[in-house]
Amino acid sequence: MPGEDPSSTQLNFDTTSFPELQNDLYLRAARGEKTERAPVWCMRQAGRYLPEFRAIRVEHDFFRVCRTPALATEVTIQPLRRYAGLLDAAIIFSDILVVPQAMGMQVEMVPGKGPHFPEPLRDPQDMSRLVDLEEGFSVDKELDYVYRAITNTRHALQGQVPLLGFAGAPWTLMAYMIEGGGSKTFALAKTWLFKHPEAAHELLTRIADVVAAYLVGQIRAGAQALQLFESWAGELGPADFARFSLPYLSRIAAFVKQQAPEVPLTVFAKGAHYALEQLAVSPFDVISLDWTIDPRDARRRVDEACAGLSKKVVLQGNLDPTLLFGSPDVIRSRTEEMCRAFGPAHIANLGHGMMPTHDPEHLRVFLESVHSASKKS
Ligand SMILES: Cc1c2[nH]c(c1CCC(=O)O)Cc1[nH]c(c(CCC(=O)O)c1C)Cc1[nH]c(c(CCC(=O)O)c1C)Cc1[nH]c(c(C)c1CCC(=O)O)C2
Repeated sequence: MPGEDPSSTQLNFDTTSFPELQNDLYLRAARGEKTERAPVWCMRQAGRYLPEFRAIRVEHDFFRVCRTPALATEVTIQPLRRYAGLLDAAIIFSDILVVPQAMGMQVEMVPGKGPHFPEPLRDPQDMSRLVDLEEGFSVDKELDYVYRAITNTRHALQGQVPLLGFAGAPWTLMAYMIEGGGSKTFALAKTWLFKHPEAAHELLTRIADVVAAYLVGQIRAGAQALQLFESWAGELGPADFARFSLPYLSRIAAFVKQQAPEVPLTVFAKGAHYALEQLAVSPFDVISLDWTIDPRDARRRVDEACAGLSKKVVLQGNLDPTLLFGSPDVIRSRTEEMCRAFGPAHIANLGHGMMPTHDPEHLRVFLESVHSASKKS
């Protein structure tokens, strides 16, 4: 019903039929089709920069919101309501750290500090604390609450825009599980890579298998496209990215593609511009870029890497999120410049997530600029 508050509808976990999609711009672009304008959405578009999100967080713990389908749905839809007609995708409200939780680790979200693991993995023997896929651990059972949030959100969206699912990539999750939180040097996680490489590969494989099953479960629940976040890719150099990240990204993407070839897959390997060519020929459809790479260079490099293949890689990104601290005029001109530099086969986004101190009205300027920039070109 137009104008109706979508979150006020009753919970609905029926995965057999969903409302018809009205805006498929994102899906067409992600599949490499020519579109009338670049679709736009933002990483962390649901988050603390929105007063309506903070109002929910005053009442509910972060992971409580993730685990309660009505709340996850409400928070996912908040930015769509505020920026009516301007966003071309919704991303399910959750976190990459629900996977370590499902594998048996405790994770808390400490206000003002971020994620905290009270008992991180300190040495390879600690892997015995993780639950094992082979010993009856069921990804689908542990993460059913995310699936329910996805299904319910698909209904509540009423087909306005597609719903994206996501997961963290193995190296990024491993880094959190060992460091116990964010880190400046990643010394503990990298110690595993270089002192205990076999254990590191075992852990990465275990995480990859859970993530692959989890992503397929998200598709079954109603996710229409998926993004894998390798947020700490840039902490690895090219050789170690090729050893410890890329094989696991590819393993996950190949598994998901085998199960659901029609669902677009995006990889965001933050800081890994050195690996663009390898990512271009991997099974991903879309490469999400941070702001440290020039869009024209990226386009040329992925096209060269794919020459002779039947593949056309779509690029997503990549405005520096701190540009939203600039004036509306600056946001406008830099966004238009970015859209021109990418050309077609582009999904507009920021180069990383929204920040709690961003002004919501400045995000509106960004979204409107993408709409008008594409009309001009
Ligand atoms: C590394 C990472 C995490 N989580 C995520 C990543 C990968 C993307 C990236 O590189 O930023 C992914 C994520 N986290 C969240 C989403 C929701 C969907 C969306 O993009 O709108 C997504 C896609 C919500 C969230 N996840 C988190 C928040 C804020 C916490 C709160 O509400 O208290 C939100 C809205 C918490 C979180 N979760 C994580 C961190 C580092 C933090 C703390 C950040 C901070 O304090 O600003 C781990």
